[in-house]
Amino acid sequence: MPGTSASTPRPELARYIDHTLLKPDASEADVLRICAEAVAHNFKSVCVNPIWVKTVHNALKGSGVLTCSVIGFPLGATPTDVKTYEARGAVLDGADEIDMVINIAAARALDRGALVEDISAVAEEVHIGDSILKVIIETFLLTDDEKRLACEAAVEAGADFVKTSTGFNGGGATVQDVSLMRAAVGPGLGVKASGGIRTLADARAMIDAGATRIGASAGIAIIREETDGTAADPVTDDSHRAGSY
Ligand SMILES: O=C[C@H](O)COP(=O)(O)O
Repeated sequence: MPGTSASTPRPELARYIDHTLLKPDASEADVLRICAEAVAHNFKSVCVNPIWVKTVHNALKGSGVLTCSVIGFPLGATPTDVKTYEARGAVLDGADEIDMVINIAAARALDRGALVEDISAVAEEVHIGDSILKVIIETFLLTDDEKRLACEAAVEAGADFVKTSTGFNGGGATVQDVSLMRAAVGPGLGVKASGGIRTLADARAMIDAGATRIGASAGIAIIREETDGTAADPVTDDSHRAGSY
């Protein structure tokens, strides 16, 4: 169950983390390195662009770490049938989880019907097997009313999670947005906070606000801070910088 309940004990922090590498120029060696890191730290998943799904799926076999692919990324501005085709390919390549970007223009126009149509087509495709669908609403570009509408559309369309941000279109996750999204979807869906989460304090604040998953390219720094109290230097450590801000 991707949602949350007050009576459910929290898993260890590593099991919240989707270890993320979405840089367009990532190499196979980079991808294999984050797979090895994810296995070593028992992260929840490795999240990559679709061209790397097969590589990740093979590298993670038998580890208990899931394979996650972004779809319609990072703009969400491709037609629904293209997103559906892309999602089908990723699932066939071994993706357990699909993170799709919504039609952001439809959210801005408060067009609930178009949002539901776009998301439900991808959800149907993803749910043919056991994979799950996360819906990236790109909070930075939306008003609060638009964020709520996008969350409600995700619930209606049968998504499993709502997710704050791509990390590529401006600002990332905020505590306020995670709270708003948790309230909008209720306890039945997961909420993934992503974009700009760099420290242990960032991650804990998101979980306290209702996040059940953390998407971050700084997962190693976050876990290092949890285990030995060593915080990464935000000025000199740019290893996490997958997004464009
Ligand atoms: O989907 C996840 C984000 O792209 C991660 O963003 P980040 O590089 O700011 O952690």
